[in-house]
Amino acid sequence: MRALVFGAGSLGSLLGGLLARAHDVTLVGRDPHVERVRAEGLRIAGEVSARVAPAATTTVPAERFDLALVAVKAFDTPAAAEALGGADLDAVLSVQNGLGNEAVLAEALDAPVLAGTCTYGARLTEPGAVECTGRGEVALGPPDGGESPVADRVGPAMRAAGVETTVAADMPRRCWEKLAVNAGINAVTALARVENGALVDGPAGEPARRAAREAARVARERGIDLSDDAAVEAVERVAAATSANRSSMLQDVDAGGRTEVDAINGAVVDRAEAAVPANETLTALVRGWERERGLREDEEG
Ligand SMILES: NC(=O)C1=CN([C@@H]2O[C@H](COP(=O)(O)OP(=O)(O)OC[C@H]3O[C@@H](n4cnc5c(N)ncnc54)[C@H](OP(=O)(O)O)[C@@H]3O)[C@@H](O)[C@H]2O)C=CC1
Ligand SMILES: CC(C)(CO)C(=O)C(=O)O
Repeated sequence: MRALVFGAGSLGSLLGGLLARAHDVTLVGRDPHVERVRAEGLRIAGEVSARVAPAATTTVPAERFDLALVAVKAFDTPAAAEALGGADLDAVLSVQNGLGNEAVLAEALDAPVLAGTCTYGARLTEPGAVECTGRGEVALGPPDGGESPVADRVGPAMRAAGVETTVAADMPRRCWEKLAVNAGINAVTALARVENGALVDGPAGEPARRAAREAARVARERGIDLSDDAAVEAVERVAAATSANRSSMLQDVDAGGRTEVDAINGAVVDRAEAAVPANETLTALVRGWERERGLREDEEG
């Protein structure tokens, strides 16, 4: 397989690096990471160790690829879609968090777009080096559910490179369950400045559970079978399993950077048929912080 990874940051470098063990991979990212990968290759450490030598570039080559794996933050998806228009792609897979990424990609690109959820953990430690902070899995399939020959081709190719991969016919439910987890954990931990484990039995746990229940209700309004109990259980399970983690949104806030709140809590608000007060409040607070920091122009904050 010829794979292009758009967004060679933490997750893109990990998945791209793992894929490079079996496939012809090109990473698209930023310097100095790209320069270092070109000069010295990519080191993977942590729960998986490998040394690989994928191609690396800062712009999308006008070439044919069997797969473009998209791993930019959700607010960069429109730019990714535009840049990927310069390549000839057989398939596109988003492994991003949040809702709406596949629709943005599908609108701009001719190739079939697959939805993905990813429970691997990754952290770029220095240019040319990525740490696997948690071995997980990628689940992928058509965004509206069901089966597709494209998913049946991409899944085994990823498994051949040792990436734990499930080809799933129920991606809408999986994406909404992941959304409920992120809606519950990310903004609450970012605003309270606590590690994920503080949600298990601390006072910040209740707003997290409320946000997850609201996400489950909105999922059901859209015909997706996700109960309140399943969403809350998923938040508690993930918060306990990642108790020492600083969520990605807390890390964004720590780094003074824009968050994915629009694609997470904001996506619940946008799709709700009735009030979702926990998600409305979390969205407004995080957007308020982003606006104060000059991180959003403010379309809708
Ligand atoms: N990290 C993780 O463990 C996990 C992450 N995810 C999800 O995966 C997605 C990516 O997360 P993560 O890897 O942590 O994010 P990162 O910010 O580490 O990686 C994204 C990378 O893409 C680069 N990028 C953005 N736009 C362009 C462009 N036009 N050209 C070249 N490079 C570009 C960014 O550079 P710059 O910052 O300079 O713009 C950055 O290096 C998110 O949706 C996240 O929620 C899901 C599961 C686990
Ligand atoms: C699962 C969780 C909450 C782990 O921290 C995550 O996906 C994130 O931080 O974005």
